[in-house]
Amino acid sequence: MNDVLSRLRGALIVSVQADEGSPMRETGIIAAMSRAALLGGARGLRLRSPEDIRAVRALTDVPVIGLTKQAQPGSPVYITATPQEVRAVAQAGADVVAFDGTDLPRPYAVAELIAEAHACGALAMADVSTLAEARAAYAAGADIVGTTMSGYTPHSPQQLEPDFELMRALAGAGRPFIAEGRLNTPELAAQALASGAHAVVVGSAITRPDHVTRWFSQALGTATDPAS
Ligand SMILES: CC(=O)N[C@H](C=O)[C@@H](O)[C@H](O)[C@H](O)COP(=O)(O)O
Repeated sequence: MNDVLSRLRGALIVSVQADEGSPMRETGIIAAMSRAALLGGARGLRLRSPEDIRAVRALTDVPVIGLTKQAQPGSPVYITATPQEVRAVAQAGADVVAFDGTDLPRPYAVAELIAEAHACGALAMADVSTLAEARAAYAAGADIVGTTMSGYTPHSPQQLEPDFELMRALAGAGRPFIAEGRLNTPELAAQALASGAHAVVVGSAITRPDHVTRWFSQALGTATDPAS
């Protein structure tokens, strides 16, 4: 197994991203949250945008999974959808380039994105939503797949919980995978590892305070409309 993937075996990877419009969407804040995640025991980071990757790369040697999020004309795919974006992410210092590996209509084939990542000396991680997509990504040369997109394609289960069924199916089929998506408690993260995940990515529960606050305010019945 590749050295980067060996280092990630059993690891907590923290996804440090902020969405458009979030007050946290600033590279200095992303860098500070990344340092806090490392202090807490993260052994990998998942980062969005070449700028954020470059800033955090200068702070740490832990494996970095990088991606872009960019709307594509005529396609619902938005995670690192073009070879140009793959190259920009790899050149910024990501060890692994994550990209949309689903069956959704897309501007470039999965195999083209994988080839570009490899040409740049990076590993290729396909973010999938089904076992069939994972099989196709591996056949196209992906180094690892993530369960990232389950719940975000129309053909995958729409649920608030993590997709443990997909994790069990991947493990049963002998397909290594990184568990990602709605692993919002330490218990769920541990359950993902016990389900056979190579590593576990946690994002919102650690690095999106606006989301976490909303979970609480909704539970208390005090949530307000963010527009008001
Ligand atoms: C579907 C999609 O675009 N997921 C993105 C992928 O990078 C991120 O917005 C998520 O935060 C990440 O996958 C981690 O998941 P969670 O935040 O649920 O722990």
